[in-house]
Amino acid sequence: MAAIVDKPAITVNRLSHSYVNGKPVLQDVSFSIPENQFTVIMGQNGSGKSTLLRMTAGILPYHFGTVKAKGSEVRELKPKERARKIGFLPQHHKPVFPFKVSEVVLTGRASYVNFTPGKKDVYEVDKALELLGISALKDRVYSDLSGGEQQLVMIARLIAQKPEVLMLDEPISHLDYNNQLRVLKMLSSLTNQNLTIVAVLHDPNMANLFGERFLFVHNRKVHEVDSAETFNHELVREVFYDDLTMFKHEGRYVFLPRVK
Ligand SMILES: Nc1ncnc2c1ncn2[C@@H]1O[C@H](COP(=O)(O)OP(=O)(O)OP(=O)(O)O)[C@@H](O)[C@H]1O
Repeated sequence: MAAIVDKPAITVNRLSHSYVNGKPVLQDVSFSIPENQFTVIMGQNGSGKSTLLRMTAGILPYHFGTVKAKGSEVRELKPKERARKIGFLPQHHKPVFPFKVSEVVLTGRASYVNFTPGKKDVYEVDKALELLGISALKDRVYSDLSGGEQQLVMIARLIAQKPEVLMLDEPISHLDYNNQLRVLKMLSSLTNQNLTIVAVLHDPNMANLFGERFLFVHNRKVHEVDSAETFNHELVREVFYDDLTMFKHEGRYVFLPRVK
C-alpha cells in the first residue's frame, strides 16, 4: 500500500514491469508523489529508477497497474495533454539534426504551438535560457556543446515546456559543482510556483539537501521515505554505503564516507 499523501500530483498503483526476455524490474509497486514538493528517486545502478520514471511520465508503456496524474490515467492522455501535465528529462539525449540551442529549447513548446511559434513561445525560451544562465549559448549548435552545456539546455527545454510535474532523470550528472547547486536550487524554488519536481539523484548529500521526500528503488520494490532521518535506515545504508557518517548541516543531514 502506498503512503497516504494529502494532495498527490501522481498516484501509482500496483505497477509492474519486465523487459522482453528480462527479469522483472518492478513488481507490484504503489506510491504517491505529493504536489508542489521535491521528490528524489534513489537506488543502485540497474535497480529500475529510469524504468520507473519513464513509466510514470508516460514515455514507457505500462501494462500492469495504473499511473494517474491529477486523476487522469497517464497512458490515456493525448501527447499534447500529457506534455502540459508532465515533462520528462531523459538521462541521455542524442541530437539527430544540428539544431541551434534556441531551436532545441523551442521544441519544448511543441504542446502549445500549432504551426509557427509566437511571441509567447520565444519569450518562454529566452526566460528559460536566462534561468539556467545559458543565454550566451542561444545561437550555438546544440551538438557542438559540451556534455554539461547540453544538459543545461535540455533542462531549459523542460522549463520552457511549463508542465505541472517535472520529471528529471539524473539532471546534474554532467554538471560542475556550481551548476549542480544552481540547478537544484532553481528546481527547489519552482515548488513554490505550483510545480512538482521528481528527480533521480545519486548523491545522498544533494538528495538530502534539496529533497523533501524520497523513493528508494530496491529489489523490484519502491520504498517511500518522507524524512531525511530515515537515511540512517538499514535499507538506505545497504543501498548506498555501509559506512557513512551522518552530520547535521543547516538542519539537514549530510554524509561523509570513511576512506580507510
Ligand atoms: N530496453 C531494455 N531492455 C532490456 N532490459 C533493460 C532495458 N532498459 C533497462 N533494462 C534493464 O532493466 C534494469 C533497470 O534499468 P534502469 O535503467 O531502469 O536502472 P536504473 O536504476 O535507472 O540504473 P542507473 O542508475 O544505472 O541509471 C537493468 O537491469 C537494465 O539492464
